[in-house]
Amino acid sequence: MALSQTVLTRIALDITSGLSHRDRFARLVDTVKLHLLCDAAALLEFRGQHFVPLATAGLAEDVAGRHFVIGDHPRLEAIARAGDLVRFPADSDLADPYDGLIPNQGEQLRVHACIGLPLFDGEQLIGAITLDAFDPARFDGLSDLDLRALGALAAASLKNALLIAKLEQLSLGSMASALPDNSHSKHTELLGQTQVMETLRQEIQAVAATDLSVLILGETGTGKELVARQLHQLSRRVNGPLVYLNCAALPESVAESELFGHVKGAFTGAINHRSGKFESADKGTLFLDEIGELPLGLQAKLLRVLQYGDVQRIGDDRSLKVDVRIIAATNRDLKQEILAGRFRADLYHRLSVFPLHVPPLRDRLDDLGLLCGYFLEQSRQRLGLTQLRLSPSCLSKLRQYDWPGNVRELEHAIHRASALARAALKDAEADTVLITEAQFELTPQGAMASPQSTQGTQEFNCQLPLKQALEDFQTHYINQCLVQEDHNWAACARRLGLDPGNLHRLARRLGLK
Ligand SMILES: Nc1ncnc2c1ncn2[C@@H]1O[C@H](COP(=O)(O)OP(=O)(O)OP(=O)(O)O)[C@@H](O)[C@H]1O
Repeated sequence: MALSQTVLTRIALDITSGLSHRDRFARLVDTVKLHLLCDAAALLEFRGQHFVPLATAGLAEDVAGRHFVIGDHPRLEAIARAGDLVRFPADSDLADPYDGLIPNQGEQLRVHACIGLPLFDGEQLIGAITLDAFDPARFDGLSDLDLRALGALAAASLKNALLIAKLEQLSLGSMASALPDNSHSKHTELLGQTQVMETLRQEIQAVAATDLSVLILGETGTGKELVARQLHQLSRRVNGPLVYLNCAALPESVAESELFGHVKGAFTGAINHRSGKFESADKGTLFLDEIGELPLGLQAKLLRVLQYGDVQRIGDDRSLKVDVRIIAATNRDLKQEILAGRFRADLYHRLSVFPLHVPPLRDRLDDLGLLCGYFLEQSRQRLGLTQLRLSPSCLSKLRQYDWPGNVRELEHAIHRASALARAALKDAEADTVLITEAQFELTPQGAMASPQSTQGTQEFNCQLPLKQALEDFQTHYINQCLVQEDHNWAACARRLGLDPGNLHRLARRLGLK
């Protein structure tokens, strides 16, 4: 089987016409899979030490979200280092990153045909195409020349897409082109290919380059903090600090000093001068998380800083000029809070010059597979496994759930199910794990019994170490309390008899924040 001129022309047309880069890439891999008779094909971008799928054909849905660290995937590492196409021997010992991820694969992907085409921009590796087929002889008739031609076409298209992305960022006046490589790091990347996430990304791009205050709205766990980080990274303040302050975690007595600082002797216990978050954020961004919980008295002081751009440390008559961009976030309905007299209308108007709405996960369920893949790959690394995947029915079960805790809840559900699936294996050495539906315990809202009604009577399936079981209970209990208190952390802390700061620390440790 040689690649006819018609096929190469078809591929060339696919990647030079079409609507978006994503469409073109999807068409490229579809065409390659069809004409080269592959069972799976993928186009990957090389970022730092990761290969990130841009388009796949014939692979499980969650592959789209998996960020493959090359050090963990010997075939990908071989492709990254080769400098030219790699034909893996059909009986190669090197584990295939897609093992278990090609639907209808049957048993392990041992003997099969596999080719990797590294894609270059000059000397620099920018991506790869991978081709897999169950029939070990499937690619024997493909000449190296044809494959290199395919690689060259794909590389030109990928190079073009990366360049356009860079130019778009530059034309928005942002500093994104100067971003360090970790701009794609897992902590800041906002994953999602649904239209609502595309729109959000465009809004982030549009506002990041301005110096406007931004109010990020969305339910708990939707990714508001990630949005704030992206705004900072895409702004001209990227080389300045990004300072985080959780307004709900601040006891009222120390909040003012945290924000504005104090001078020595300003109050009992003020034994030294101390700068506040505003000063620390000078020339950068101050992210005020859970702004809805900020006490009214401090709201007035915050407004003053926003109006005049200067801060006064407690106990100091002098004002200091600061150059700080404010990004605030809340999961509360601030208009309701204004009506209830808990939030100042003037501060709201000042902050909400550019509101960004982060959609709940239930409104973007088409991203579920991709997000699962992303968290599965993290769990796989953490547990030191060669392969970790979901049974075919899992995704449809996860789609039926409404995810009140949004992406954070999904992240925890995947990590927990992964640990359970690993623990359930008889063979302690096994490094291939399949997660089944039973390993997800998704509790519909309101369906969780109160502890009083179950005390001493509930039966447990004691598979987890006590520490993990205790943490799971704490997570569920706090989550329930949050739902009942309408996501008001301060009220939740009161109900649980905890100091708000302690509740926030516990929530962070449990990964609830
Ligand atoms: N689109 C996304 N892509 C990748 N990870 C995400 C995405 N959205 C959220 N996450 C992950 O989910 C978790 C919760 O996100 P984040 O803390 O940004 O939510 P939040 O809306 O600020 O929550 P809260 O209101 O409770 O503070 C984090 O681990 C974050 O990395």
